[in-house]
Amino acid sequence: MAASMARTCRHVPRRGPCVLRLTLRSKLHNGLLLSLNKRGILKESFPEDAAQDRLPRLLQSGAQTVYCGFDPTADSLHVGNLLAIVGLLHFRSAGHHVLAVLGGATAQIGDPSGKTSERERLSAEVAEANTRGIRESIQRVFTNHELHFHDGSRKAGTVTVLNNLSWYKNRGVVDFLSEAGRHLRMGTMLSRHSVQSRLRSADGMSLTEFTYQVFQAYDFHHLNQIYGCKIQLGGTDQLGNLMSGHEYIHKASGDEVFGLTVPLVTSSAGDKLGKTAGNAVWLNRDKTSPFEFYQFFLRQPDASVERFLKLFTFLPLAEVTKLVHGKEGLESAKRCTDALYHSSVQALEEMSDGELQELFREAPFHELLLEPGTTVMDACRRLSAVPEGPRGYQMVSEGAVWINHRRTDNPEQLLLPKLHILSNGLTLLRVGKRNFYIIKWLSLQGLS
Ligand SMILES: N[C@@H](Cc1ccc(O)cc1)C(=O)O
Repeated sequence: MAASMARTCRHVPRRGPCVLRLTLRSKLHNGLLLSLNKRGILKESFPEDAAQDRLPRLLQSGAQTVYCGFDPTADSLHVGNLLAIVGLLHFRSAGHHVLAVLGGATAQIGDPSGKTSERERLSAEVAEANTRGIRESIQRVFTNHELHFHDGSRKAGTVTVLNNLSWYKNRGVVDFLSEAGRHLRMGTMLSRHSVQSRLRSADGMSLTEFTYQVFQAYDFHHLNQIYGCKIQLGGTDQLGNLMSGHEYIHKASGDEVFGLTVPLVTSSAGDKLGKTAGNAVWLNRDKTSPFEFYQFFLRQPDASVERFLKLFTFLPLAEVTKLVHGKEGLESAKRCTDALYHSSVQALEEMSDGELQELFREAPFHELLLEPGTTVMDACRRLSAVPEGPRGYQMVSEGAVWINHRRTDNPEQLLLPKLHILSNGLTLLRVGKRNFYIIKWLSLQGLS
């Protein structure tokens, strides 16, 4: 009977965990990575485990040099590229040096990452003209950031805009291949997602495109040698190229370098940002006027506002939250942070049903009738949180169950007010690492 009283009100799966999520709990609290992660600007790191300690340690050890490349395949960048630039700006504000590399050479090779077919060949002249357009907008964004957004409390790092044509144009092909080719293995290159997906397609892949990753890997090596650059930033489709750079440098000099990706920004409808109906939103004024650019952001649905403020502005997160959700919303966010990351029982106790549901979106919400003599085991069974029979009992005794952040390994333990049932009538039960259940207890009196 009791089990039938359990009512699952909501079960909303959360998006996949961000690879960098654990950084939040890592002992090495690196301000920059933590804040980029909280803003949603970082997606993955390579090597995967480096974000936990080696990368934060490197960033804390002194000013680093970080780079991101942009291929001039068009004469302007668009809003989709903006997040990588914003990422660079955050590094810069934190005192790190930034290299923006224009791919005057690589644009002529054509990056197959994320593309379903080979691009038309880009002549050297067009690549050069495009490079001019892109250089201008990148420089403008960096200058505007310095003038209007950098708070000045910390010395910003330097910004250098380079063109990779400068290190390829006088390089002989024999010389280049005999050096660079040796540091990359065919098996690894062939295994890249960008290569595999194209090899399976009807058109296959040209040798030119296949060699793209050699160039990007060499760029990283070159910047590592000349500028001591150890970090490369790129969109999610760049992960394979970042890994090739890591492999190259590891083989060539033994230095450890890192790759970080920024997410692909999508509208709330899931379209690539700024590409709706084929109308890209460009960063160059002659292609998209400031008015159109402004209107594009103004028209974004409410559901995207908070995400975009975090991604594209430098407002402190508390201000963004206050702007969107008011003072009460900010307080709620702080309570939720305490409850989740600081395991604060008091914060849990101060939460409303709604807040608890917001915080544990994955967790089913159950309303259960509180019967006298209910034990920990009864609660687990009524939620179907543990397997039936002796296995479930064993799981509880072995310590797999946590109630209100406290491990509860006695299955026969009676549920006690205050300890197990908070004064707001709620219980947060966790089984294993991440299976959360929220219980709202209904008392018999409450029902009558
Ligand atoms: N391949 C990158 C651009 C790039 C070019 C050269 C580099 O060294 C790095 C990145 C892209 O298409 O987005």
